Amino acid sequence: MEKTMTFTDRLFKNVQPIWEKNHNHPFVQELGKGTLDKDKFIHYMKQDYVYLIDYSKLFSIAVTKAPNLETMQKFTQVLHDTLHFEMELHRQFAAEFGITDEELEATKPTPVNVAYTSYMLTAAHNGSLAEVVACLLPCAWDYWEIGKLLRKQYGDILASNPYRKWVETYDSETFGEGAKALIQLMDELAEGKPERELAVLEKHFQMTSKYEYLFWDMNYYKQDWPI
Ligand SMILES: Cc1ncc(C[n+]2csc(CCO)c2C)c(N)n1
Repeated sequence: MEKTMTFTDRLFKNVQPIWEKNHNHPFVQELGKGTLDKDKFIHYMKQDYVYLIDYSKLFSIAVTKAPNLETMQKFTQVLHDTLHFEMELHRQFAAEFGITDEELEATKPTPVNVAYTSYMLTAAHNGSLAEVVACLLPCAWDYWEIGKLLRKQYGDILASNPYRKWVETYDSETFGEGAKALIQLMDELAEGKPERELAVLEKHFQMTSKYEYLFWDMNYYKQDWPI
């Protein structure tokens, strides 16, 4: 018998046109090849650092909305991984470029960055736990997809890539496990929900996937406030 489609199968299928655009973005491709302009990467590291501070708050909101201890444990695990593992990568890269932790933390978020985190935080504060997960899932899932894709496309030249650690981090077991746990949780939370509510979850998933595109674009063109 054919396996029935899960909610995340549906999300994955429908988001393909957006994720393909993300994967083909010159920022992502040049990062994988190792040819990305250093200034663009620095812009990204700084913006992503402050993005992650706000993004981590989504996990904290999720803890308060969790229905049981096991779910609280899952969220505190990804919260810990983000603050101490993912952000450590940024701190290490920044140090290589002579940027201090304080400088990283003092970064002013660009319009796209503010819009992206505000969208998620508003939905998370006002919505259900399922809505929180729908917002944060593309970040975790698409980065994992990108890590795997870049390893596949450019794995043979990875040793000479100055951004090698980036690819290795997102392609890692830790991130794969984190993304899989969130995918499974999304399916559990969507179980039995009427189409009206599923459509709201899918809207969040698509919107944050589109913000991922805008985030790559903002960094590639080093967009910022006019003054
Ligand atoms: C703009 C932007 N989007 C996604 C990620 C990736 N990411 C954020 S938190 C996390 C761990 C969640 O399990 C991952 C993989 C990022 N760094 N920056």
